Amino acid sequence: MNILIAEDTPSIRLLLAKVVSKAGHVPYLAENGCQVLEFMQCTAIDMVLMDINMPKMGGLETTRRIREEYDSWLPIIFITASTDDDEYAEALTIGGDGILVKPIKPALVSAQVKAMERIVRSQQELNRINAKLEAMSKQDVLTGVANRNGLYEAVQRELKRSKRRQSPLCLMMIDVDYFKQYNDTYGHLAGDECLQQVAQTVKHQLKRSVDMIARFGGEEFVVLLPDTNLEGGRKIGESLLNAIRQVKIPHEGSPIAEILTVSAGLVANECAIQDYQLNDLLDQADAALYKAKAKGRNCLVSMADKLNSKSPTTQAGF
Ligand SMILES: Nc1nc2c(ncn2[C@@H]2O[C@H](COP(=O)(O)OP(=O)(O)OP(=O)(O)O)[C@@H](O)[C@H]2O)c(=O)[nH]1
Repeated sequence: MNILIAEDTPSIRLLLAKVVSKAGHVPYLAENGCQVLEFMQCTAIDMVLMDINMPKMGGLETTRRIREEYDSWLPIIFITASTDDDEYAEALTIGGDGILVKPIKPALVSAQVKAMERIVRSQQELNRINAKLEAMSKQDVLTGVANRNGLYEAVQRELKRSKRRQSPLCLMMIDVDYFKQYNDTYGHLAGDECLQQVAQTVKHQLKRSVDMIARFGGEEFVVLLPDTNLEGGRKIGESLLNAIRQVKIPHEGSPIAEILTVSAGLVANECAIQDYQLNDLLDQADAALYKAKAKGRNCLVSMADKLNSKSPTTQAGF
């Protein structure tokens, strides 16, 4: 662990650094609270051993600021020469997690650090599990690409960025053609594999790290293309449809081709960076997809963004 030692008396500072090093941790040294706050901005600190009385900024004020500025828990152990119970109580109330009383007893410091390390480790494990759960909550189990949650989060983020930078984004809805017949012909498990192949094919075609594919539900996928206008989106969309055709997944049950094909509906917010919302994009992409299906499938239809007003869905047309 990285342990920050804040103590204005050089001999005590060095003694604490020795104890921390001997326990297998890395000591960082500060002489007052201002230095502690500076350190915290540029170094990942796992624990703080801090004198209550220091020049410039004492331990209590420093702790108050740390608790105010940082969301995640950081163990702070106070060091004090005081024998006043009220001071101990105040230090713990303000946000301290332990108190060591001077004169420093190395064995006690070492034991206190060890005890706190157990909590730090379990906290780190909890954070790791939480991050994993969070990632899982945004991932589609079958295909491994983002799910609807992940998509919504990304679209909201990219819509804000689009507005800030005045740069358009595209959203494309892709739907497998005659997928019911695919399942009926080859079985549901083969259908699942087919969806995995479609998702991975699209994923590998997307070049920029900000581009994303999500499974919207069933046999429907959504592709998000930030910093892309309608013309660019159309090119990418056509290349995706082509890439899926190139995989040549047999589809005997399809009335339009011997291989698996998809249809796509494309929308961009290029003229309407103002108030375009997630649902406006989804509704318009869905309407464009519906047109593509009606046109005979295995094609892409884009909806030109004619939005100049606040009700995009009703104003737009093909
Ligand atoms: N194997 C498999 N099938 C799914 C999954 N989710 C949805 N489906 C099937 O996908 C089929 C979609 O059928 P429809 O909505 O009629 O669409 P379609 O047959 O593709 O016809 P068009 O979209 O009009 O070309 C249904 O039979 C669903 O059961 C899935 O996770 N795995």
